Amino acid sequence: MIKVIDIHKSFGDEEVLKGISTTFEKGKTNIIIGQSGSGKTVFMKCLLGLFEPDSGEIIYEGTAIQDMDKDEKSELRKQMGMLFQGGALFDSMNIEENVMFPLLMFSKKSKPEMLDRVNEVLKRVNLVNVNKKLPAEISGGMQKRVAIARAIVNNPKYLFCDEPNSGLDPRTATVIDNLIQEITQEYDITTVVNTHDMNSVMEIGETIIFLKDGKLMWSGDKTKIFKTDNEAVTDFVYSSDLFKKIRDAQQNESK
Ligand SMILES: Nc1ncnc2c1ncn2[C@@H]1O[C@H](COP(=O)(O)OP(=O)(O)OP(=O)(O)O)[C@@H](O)[C@H]1O
Repeated sequence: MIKVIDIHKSFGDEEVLKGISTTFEKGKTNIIIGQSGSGKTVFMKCLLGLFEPDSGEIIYEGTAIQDMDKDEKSELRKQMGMLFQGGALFDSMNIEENVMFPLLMFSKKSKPEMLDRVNEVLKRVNLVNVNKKLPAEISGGMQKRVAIARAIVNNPKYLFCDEPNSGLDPRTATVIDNLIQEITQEYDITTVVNTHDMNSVMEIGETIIFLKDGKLMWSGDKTKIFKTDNEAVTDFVYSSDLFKKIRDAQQNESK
């Protein structure tokens, strides 16, 4: 579990995070939504310890990051899996080397043990016989699965995904969403996903927070998001033409 208490973060005169408090639960896919520029990425970077908030606390299993010493912080870093926009695989490394990279960095396993683990996670994300291929030789959806395999290879307690579906077609995006959710439940990970994709929200939105202009304006789940009368949330949800058409059709039916 990650608890966040009243986080503020400014860059120069611009206050980007204006007092965010929330809890991200274990075994759940916790989603952060909001328009472009609402502060989602900055917030995630604060969670990852890449940005230091100006004030407030981020508490991992009872210990605030700012109270951790260097060793505790590096231990925490090892427990974090990250899935960045675009997958961010190393182009010149083959799939096996990409997935093995965190093990080489952070584990004390022998080479055969590492290889076993790499094959285990590749199998988990339904990728076989791709070990020796380069990222450019497989599809975008497969690259995303490799990135997921790499993010979980070290058995993380926390998984952070920034726009995991960017650049994917809707069907492949759904496969990736479901994979993230299944892995979260199976390994009992605390997962945090940044997205502005409403399809993802519909698919995996167990707990959702909505950010606007650096403030947390609403929290709930995928069933509540379509029933809320919070104007900022409905503006966001129905900015998608498809969802607007569904709502209009439902309203016409009930007349
Ligand atoms: N390193 C930085 N230095 C200065 N300003 C920054 C920095 N990083 C982000 N910002 C500013 O913080 C604000 C929020 O940006 P952020 O990237 O968190 O938005 P976002 O909600 O993730 O948007 P998107 O969905 O487009 O990725 C923006 O105004 C941005 O210019």
